[in-house]
Amino acid sequence: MTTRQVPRISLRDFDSRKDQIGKELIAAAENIGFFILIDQERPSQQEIEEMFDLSTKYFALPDEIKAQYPFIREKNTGWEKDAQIRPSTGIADPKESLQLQYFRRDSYWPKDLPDIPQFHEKVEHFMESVQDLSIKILSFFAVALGKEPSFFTEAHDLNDCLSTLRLLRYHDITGKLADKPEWRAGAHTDFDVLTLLFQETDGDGLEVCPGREAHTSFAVGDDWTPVPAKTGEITVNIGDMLMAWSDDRFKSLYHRVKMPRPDGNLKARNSIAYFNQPLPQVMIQGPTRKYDAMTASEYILNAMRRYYQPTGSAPEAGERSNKLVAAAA
Ligand SMILES: O=C(O)CCC(=O)C(=O)O
Ligand SMILES: [Fe+2]
Repeated sequence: MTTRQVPRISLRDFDSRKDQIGKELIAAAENIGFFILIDQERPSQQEIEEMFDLSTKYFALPDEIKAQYPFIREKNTGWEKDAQIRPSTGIADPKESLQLQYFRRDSYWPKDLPDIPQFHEKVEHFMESVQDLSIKILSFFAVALGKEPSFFTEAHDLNDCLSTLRLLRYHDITGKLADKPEWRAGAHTDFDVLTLLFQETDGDGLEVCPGREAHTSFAVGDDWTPVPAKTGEITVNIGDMLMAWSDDRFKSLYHRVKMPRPDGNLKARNSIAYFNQPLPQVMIQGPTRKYDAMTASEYILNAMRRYYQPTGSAPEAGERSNKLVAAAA
């Protein structure tokens, strides 16, 4: 059993400390694949707290309202409840989540939500903040891979890219300990380029473990390191696509969320993830061509088919459907 530290990287005085910050980010990506960012300007502590507040209000709505925009597997968008079956566990994570892409904000974001009139405005603003920070980090990785600093910026144009904001809520398990599954989120790697995860103080449970060739095969290690939850800090991890894009130089790690112990915090756990995903047509291939080139859309579709049950037929024009799809029921 080895002890691994998840590095904490301060972004204070970003412009004057750029070189140092870049070195720390690249070392963390190469050696660990996970790191915690602190002292970022945006998204600010207040923006993050507001997003958690908005997320709590959203999940408190009746399921019938949330089900007006059901999860569509082929598009990785919409609301699901108890529908994400992890290959590592074979059962659905006990949670609900809403996935939103910026370019679908007029076609497939929940509208006119009771008690949350500013849903669209706040989510848009938050996505813009997280996108800016993501691009800052990715520009260091681009240079390390021998590309222009703007390489990933162009590949992740917010208006057209597949980046996804995911609001997550793991069920309250008070009084339900007897039949609870072992994990709130089963072990998995993220199939995106880079994930920025927001956790809330008292919402511990996230753990990471090394994976091998995570973007090509499923592997589970046995040495898990907790990543403590603190509102305002940002847990960042390399996704499978960036591992492939860097010919395995940057590591995509397995991670999972543990069920609390009986004497732990049994209340619902909220988290928010921003998955950076390129424009659909962008080709993923590393400098040494270790793996066959694949478009981002092919890469994501393959991953969606591994991680989710089919959700039935394609949605109607405008991507709107009132039907509750089987997997989201
Ligand atoms: O909720 C968390 O802390 C982790 C979520 C996660 O790993 C995911 O949705 O990919
Ligand atoms: Fe994840």
